[in-house]
Amino acid sequence: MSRLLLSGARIVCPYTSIDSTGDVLIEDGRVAAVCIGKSLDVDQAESVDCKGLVLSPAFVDVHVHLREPGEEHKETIASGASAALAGGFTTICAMPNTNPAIDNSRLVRWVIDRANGTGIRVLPIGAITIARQGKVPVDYEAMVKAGAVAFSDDGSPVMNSRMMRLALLYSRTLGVPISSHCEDTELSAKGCMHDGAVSARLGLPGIPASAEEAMIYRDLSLAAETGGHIHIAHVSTSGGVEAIRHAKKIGVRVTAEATPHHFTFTDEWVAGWRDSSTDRCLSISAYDTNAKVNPPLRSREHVEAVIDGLVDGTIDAIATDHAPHSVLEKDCPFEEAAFGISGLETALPLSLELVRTGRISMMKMVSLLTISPAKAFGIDHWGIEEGRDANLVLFDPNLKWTVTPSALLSKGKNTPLIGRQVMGRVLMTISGNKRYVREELKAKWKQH
Ligand SMILES: NC(=O)N[C@@H](CC(=O)O)C(=O)O
Ligand SMILES: [Zn+2]
Ligand SMILES: [Zn+2]
Repeated sequence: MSRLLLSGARIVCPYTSIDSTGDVLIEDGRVAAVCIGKSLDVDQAESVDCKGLVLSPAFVDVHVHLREPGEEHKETIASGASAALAGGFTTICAMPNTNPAIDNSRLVRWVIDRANGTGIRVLPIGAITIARQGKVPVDYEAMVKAGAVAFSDDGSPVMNSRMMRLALLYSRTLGVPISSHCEDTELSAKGCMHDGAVSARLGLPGIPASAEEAMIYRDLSLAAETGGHIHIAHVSTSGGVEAIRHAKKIGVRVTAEATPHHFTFTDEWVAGWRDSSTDRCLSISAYDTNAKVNPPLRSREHVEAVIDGLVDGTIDAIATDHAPHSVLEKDCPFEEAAFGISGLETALPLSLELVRTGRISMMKMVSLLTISPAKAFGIDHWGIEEGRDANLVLFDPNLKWTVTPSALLSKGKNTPLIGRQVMGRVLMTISGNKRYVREELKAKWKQH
């Protein structure tokens, strides 16, 4: 029998409402005992001294781009799963904007099969329309039966409102959310960053906040009318947050997510290296294509509104929108670069910043990464409870590390954090019998 004793960790579990120091014993991939306030005495166990570390349920990410099938040079299901484990996630929802797009039940099953053996749960999101072209609806029912947990044409909006309305009618019948990439492409046009003072200064074409806000209003209206469940992906605007807040108040079935990059970085990051405490530019030698993302990084006022949305529950979840690209798509002029930030492995340090600045509690942060996204998508998920499968993450909230290409397991090294120091690191993720252990933790490991 394999026995692992995690002793003296701060256990933060929103499922059991526990936030106390204690010991957790794991036997053969299951939680055998949770002991709060006093220590467990067990023999023949490996043990880890977890003083100063936080132990929580492993994270859930409802918005991840794994590039398989079709763009395996950017990420595969296996490499994305490794990055997920390194970031503390054991459940991730895979977006369907692959090549081919996941637009039928056979492909849904293919993704599930491919993820077998990665040790984590990869839950496929199906496309809303065939080939994500916005014209022909998919067979929603067959895809849900095959295992699709939601539908989205993410990467592109569903510009045809009638098509979105139909998808929401199916959402109501089938009980799955429609995750919407809200962008009016007539408004975003050829824009490549947030439309505002910084885009004017840099001379880059802008994407106005209204491109997102107008689509959020439309989707909320369609959800209100149909009774379908709309999930607003990557909310980045103050108007969007306000609209969702109001819609929740009047009973619309809406959930929403925000990404770590949208609640952390402003559009100033496009200009190059910033001093994060002062927002001052350290180098303006070139625009940073790693800060190019859709929706774009917005101005301070929008960033603050997104944080307010997380604080008051308007935004249900933190989701990474992990969008790995290779250097081929990023080492080029800003206007030609692909949109996307690699996010699975830096979500924790950026989320912890909200705790450090006093905006949210540690419990709230863990909820935003676990119980809340799981609830929003109807995913079966659980906490640190005796008898349940071990599904845990152990992290050091104070460990500083530098984000370098080799520090990331994802094939996507495209993050504006490259070369920068962040605080907070996952030391171990456990998913049943699968264990990811970072080198730094091995010094605290004892064999009895
Ligand atoms: N977020 C991005 O900038 N890019 C995503 C698509 C998307 O989420 O819209 C991608 O697939 O690369
Ligand atoms: Zn999107
Ligand atoms: Zn996305």
